[in-house]
Amino acid sequence: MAVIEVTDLRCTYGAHTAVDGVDFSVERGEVFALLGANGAGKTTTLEALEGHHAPAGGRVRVFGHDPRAERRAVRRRTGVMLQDGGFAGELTVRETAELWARLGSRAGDVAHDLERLDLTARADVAVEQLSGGERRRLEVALAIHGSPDLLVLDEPTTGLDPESRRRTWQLIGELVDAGTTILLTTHYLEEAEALAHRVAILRDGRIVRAGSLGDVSAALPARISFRAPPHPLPDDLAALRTHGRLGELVLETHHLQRDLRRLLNWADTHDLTLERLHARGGTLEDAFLGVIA
Ligand SMILES: Nc1ncnc2c1ncn2[C@@H]1O[C@H](COP(=O)(O)OP(=O)(O)OP(=O)(O)O)[C@@H](O)[C@H]1O
Repeated sequence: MAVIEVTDLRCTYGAHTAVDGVDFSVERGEVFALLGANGAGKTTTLEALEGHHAPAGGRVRVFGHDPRAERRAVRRRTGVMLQDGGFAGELTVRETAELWARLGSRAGDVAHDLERLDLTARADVAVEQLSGGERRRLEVALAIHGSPDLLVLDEPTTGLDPESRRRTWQLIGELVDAGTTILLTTHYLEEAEALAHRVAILRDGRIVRAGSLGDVSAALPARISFRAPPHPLPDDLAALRTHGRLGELVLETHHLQRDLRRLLNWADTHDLTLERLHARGGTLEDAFLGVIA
């Protein structure tokens, strides 16, 4: 049985349809990333899974339960981190974590949670004095309390510096190794690439592309980029040109090996060194920009 099953989910705010017929499932031990531009419907989908939002239609099951009708059964096994955690600013980090732990039903070690998010040194600081990144880490620390079977993370690393982001990724990796299932949203495509087994890209409340990282970028062209050389390219290569940065040429091709060989042969004939030469297959970012634009 899948940990999460979402079938034809529809969510509305008054006359506005925020989620418009979404289907996906997440298996045990999987990391599944919901991607999409601002307002695509990611947070609303998570809220429906949490039981915070009553769907206008469709079916949501978490561990086989309806998250609204059987909220306790779902919450017991689910660690949640929602945007703007709604902390009381005057409580300290430790007090907040202890309060949260008492409100939940999972036993766990608050000090260990803070340690894992590198917040031990900030334990006695009032939450209102935390930086944006520290606050975000506190939200993650609360979500992982008591080792939930499912973690729902809404933009877990937004506002984190690169080092903290890497550490959070490492922590997520450790949790997955320990068998945790993770549903996350992110605006960082490299985060989805680093963590997710599967992704779904939402646009205007609908899934426009979904699958493994390989699946979503499989049909996309590869790119070859290099600093603009002093000689014009031959016609067959010039025909592959697409937009690049100033002073850079970018070629798009579905025949990477063939066209790269052509380019290198041409450079050899002109005794040219192609500076900043890069060749790569289609990426998640290409897929994302392709469906979002
Ligand atoms: N409480 C609300 N009342 C009215 N409309 C809302 C409410 N919350 C969200 N919406 C609208 O629903 C749509 C989906 O919003 P949602 O927050 O789910 O998007 P998102 O993909 O999470 O965006 P972001 O990346 O900006 O967090 C948007 O058009 C948003 O304006």
